[in-house]
Amino acid sequence: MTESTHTALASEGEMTTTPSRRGFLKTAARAAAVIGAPLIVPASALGRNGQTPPSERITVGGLGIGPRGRTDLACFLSERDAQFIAVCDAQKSRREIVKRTVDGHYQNTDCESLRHPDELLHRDDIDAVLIATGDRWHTMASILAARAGKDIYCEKPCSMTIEESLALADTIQRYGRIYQAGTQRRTIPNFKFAVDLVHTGKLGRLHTMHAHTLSPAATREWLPEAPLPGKEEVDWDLWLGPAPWRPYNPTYVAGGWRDHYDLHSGGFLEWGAHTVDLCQWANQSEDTAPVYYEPWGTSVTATYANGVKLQMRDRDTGWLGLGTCPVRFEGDEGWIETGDSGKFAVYPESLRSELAVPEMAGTDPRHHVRQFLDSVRTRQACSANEKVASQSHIASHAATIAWRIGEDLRFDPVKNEFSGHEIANRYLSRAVREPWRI
Ligand SMILES: NC(=O)C1=CN([C@@H]2O[C@H](COP(=O)(O)OP(=O)(O)OC[C@H]3O[C@@H](n4cnc5c(N)ncnc54)[C@H](OP(=O)(O)O)[C@@H]3O)[C@@H](O)[C@H]2O)C=CC1
Ligand SMILES: O=C1CO[C@H](CO)[C@@H](O)[C@@H]1O
Repeated sequence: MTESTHTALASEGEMTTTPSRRGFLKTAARAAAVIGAPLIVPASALGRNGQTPPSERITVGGLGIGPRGRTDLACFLSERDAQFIAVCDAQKSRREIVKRTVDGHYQNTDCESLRHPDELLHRDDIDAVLIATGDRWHTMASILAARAGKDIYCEKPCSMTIEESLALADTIQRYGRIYQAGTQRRTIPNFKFAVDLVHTGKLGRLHTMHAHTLSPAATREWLPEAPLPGKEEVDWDLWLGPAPWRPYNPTYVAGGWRDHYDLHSGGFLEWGAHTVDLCQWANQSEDTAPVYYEPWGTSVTATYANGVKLQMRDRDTGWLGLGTCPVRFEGDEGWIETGDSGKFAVYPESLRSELAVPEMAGTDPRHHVRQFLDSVRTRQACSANEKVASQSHIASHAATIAWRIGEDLRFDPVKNEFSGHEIANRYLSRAVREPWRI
């Protein structure tokens, strides 16, 4: 329910306290009867014609909806028990695109367009938020949303540091929120199937896993200062958010923030958020992280306490060309490799008879979004919940730090720090710019 609706009803003397959104239709009908106005409630509003009545829909607001966010948004719009009602973005052009899309979809003008996250999070008629900003904002926005009582679907990578990963999981749990990381390969059939093969013992004892990661460098040169647009056009200070301040350049806000250290969590997180996460799942080590990290080239070999190796491997290291974000699991009786092409390579070939899914390409997050909405209703944790996402991000961050320092490092996954390495431990966190705090 919007502020204006609330005020209008309150002024009729109908309410002294804020009603629940689910009670809105009933109250509105009574209000109409009092003032003698006809109230025509369409069949869709009452849940007929296979529609979910508005009072039962999960209301969603979007925060930072750019190209990726619009892919996620399309999934939310296609779910009839969700209603997208507001968009918040530091860039006016993006707010306008989203409002046009959403209003066009619902055939109304209701999608509210906002600049500051506080305005979105203060709306108590919003149940859940979709966060699809660039990396620098993911943890901060998730924490603010959790504190405001919202459930959260947040794009990957979920954090910029190990400290942020821990704070994220801690806050989501403390506030009892539902959280789904945008690591949709967890709900895409070919990846699930590969993990299943490991879990059902079809590959024998798992000993080595491979996760495709990108180069962790993030050393792109900073761009020259350009004239700052008006705050309504691009709120640069807000766009930077918790990241260190620097002069504006329009390339950053058009997606060119990637590979700039302060704004990007780096190539191990870029794909590792998906691929390392799948390995953590396959190894049934979702509640921990590898204990030893050995950098080589732009790759890292990590070892778990159970002895299983995780190779975080860059391109040109022998991948079979099965599409982006491939993973490979090797046991003492067989192996499987799969990627975004949906295709599998397996050994022995007889394991193909186990293939329960068609070899279909795609990275569509629709199952992932559906699972999130179901979890919002049931309050059962999502598959990419805050705990598993936090741990897989810790693994990728620890690997990034080992690569950056260029030394083999031992990590304590209970204390969440490197053992006996002061310099490595300085990379556990980054400074957060005022007024933002985690
Ligand atoms: N779950 C998933 O599978 C995915 C998750 N994400 C995550 O979503 C978040 C938001 O991503 P996204 O909406 O893409 O980000 P942005 O809103 O910053 O927009 C990206 C835009 O920037 C352009 N761009 C990309 N790289 C550069 C560059 N180096 N220089 C200049 N322009 C560039 C892209 O153009 P062009 O398309 O032409 O390259 C695209 O139009 C990110 O944190 C990302 O990690 C993103 C994609 C998939
Ligand atoms: O998350 C991601 C994985 O998929 C894409 C590649 O196919 C990446 O660009 C993206 O950032």
